[in-house]
Amino acid sequence: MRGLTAALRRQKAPQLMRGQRNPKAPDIGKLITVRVSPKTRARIDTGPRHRTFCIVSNPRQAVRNVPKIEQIDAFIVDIPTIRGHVLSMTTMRAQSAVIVRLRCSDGSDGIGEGTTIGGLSYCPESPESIVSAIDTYLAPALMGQEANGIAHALALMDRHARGNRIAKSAVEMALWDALGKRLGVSVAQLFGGQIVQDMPVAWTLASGNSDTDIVEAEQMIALRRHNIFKLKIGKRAVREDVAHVGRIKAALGDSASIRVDVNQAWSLADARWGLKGLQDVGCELVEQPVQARFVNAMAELTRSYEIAVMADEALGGPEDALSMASRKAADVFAVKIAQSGGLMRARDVVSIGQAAGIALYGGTMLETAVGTAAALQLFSTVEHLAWGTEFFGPLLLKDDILTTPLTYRDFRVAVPQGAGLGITLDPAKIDFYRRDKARSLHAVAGE
Ligand SMILES: O=C(O)C[C@H]1C=CC(=O)O1
Ligand SMILES: [Mn+2]
Repeated sequence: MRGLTAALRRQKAPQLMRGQRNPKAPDIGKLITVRVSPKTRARIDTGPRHRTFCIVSNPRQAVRNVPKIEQIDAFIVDIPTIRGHVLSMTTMRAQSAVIVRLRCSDGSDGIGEGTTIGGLSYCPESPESIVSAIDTYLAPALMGQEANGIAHALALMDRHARGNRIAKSAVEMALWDALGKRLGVSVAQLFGGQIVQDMPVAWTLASGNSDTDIVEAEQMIALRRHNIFKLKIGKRAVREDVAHVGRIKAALGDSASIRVDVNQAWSLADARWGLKGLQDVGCELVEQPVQARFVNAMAELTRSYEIAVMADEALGGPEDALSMASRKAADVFAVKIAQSGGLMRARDVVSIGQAAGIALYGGTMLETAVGTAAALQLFSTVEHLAWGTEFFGPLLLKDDILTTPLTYRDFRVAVPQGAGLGITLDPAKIDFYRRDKARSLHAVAGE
């Protein structure tokens, strides 16, 4: 039918007319004969060369009202972090986020973000590969496509590029933002409507030093900003890591929930010792203790210890979620939009978790406020996040790129209100941090 519709649209003037017409919509009721191009006939059927149609709406009007994707720009912003963020595989001193700006033929626009951690050390996509995948493959595939057709856009992106989930997620996010703005509704509304106004937000202690982490945690509790802490471990020996977690838990007592993220650093043997030690010192949850592909090891750890086991890197979208759920390889899913391949697929991961009785947690790739706002929109439509969220990405950065920053208060983060993602980029900040504007990170950090 697409070929026929296109042929109809190309038709300049009707060749046959009959009957009365509405003077306000003179095309309606017209009979038109169109020549079906040989190319279209070859593609869709072998029917006659000419077809006659009765116009039921004004085709030129309808064509004008369907917004098309006209432009997609992707660029990197390098924003320094407030302190070194020590993970098992890298130490971050800046976050390199990919921002997408999408423009449609009706003048509407959308913003998206695709962000990873530590260059290529966290996962198979880097900031540079995300920009390259969008510029070279995804954007050209989407040019001229209907901007309302997000499922179709995702299918097209899948057809043109395997994997590259974060790149696809960034573009999909911008399409949701644009659609919400066009309709005057929030992205949460497009996903069924907001159930909660705000949600609990954890903070990651990852200075690399126990005393510094304790001071930082005490400040966060005093400010009423966070009382859930995720400790990054896996770089040191298991025994040292357990002692580090034990010191922090002993210092904070019951005023805080303590969890750890090993970021895949342990072998199964390490993990057995680690989980035993962690639960003995009062740690409540361990995230991705072993490599993502070791699903059997995750299943063994899940069934063998009281401490909750959370899957993070193991969850690259709905297929992984189904496999993890059916193999009982996690107590909790850390659901991330970018890692899932977009909002729709993250929602699928949520549904699979819910269906399997797996608890949920809103995860982050340490995005700027753009990706964080998208997560807030999506997760506000989920009734129960048993382990809360870690949507603190903007707070780890020295600067915010929105005109109005997100609100963190009383240990919670609020869902931004307004159409689309509910946010506005600050153009001066974007200009300042854009890598392709030739301002080097060192110059920024040295100021
Ligand atoms: O969870 C991860 O692996 C990545 C990220 C999320 C919070 C944080 O500190 O690091
Ligand atoms: Mn993690």
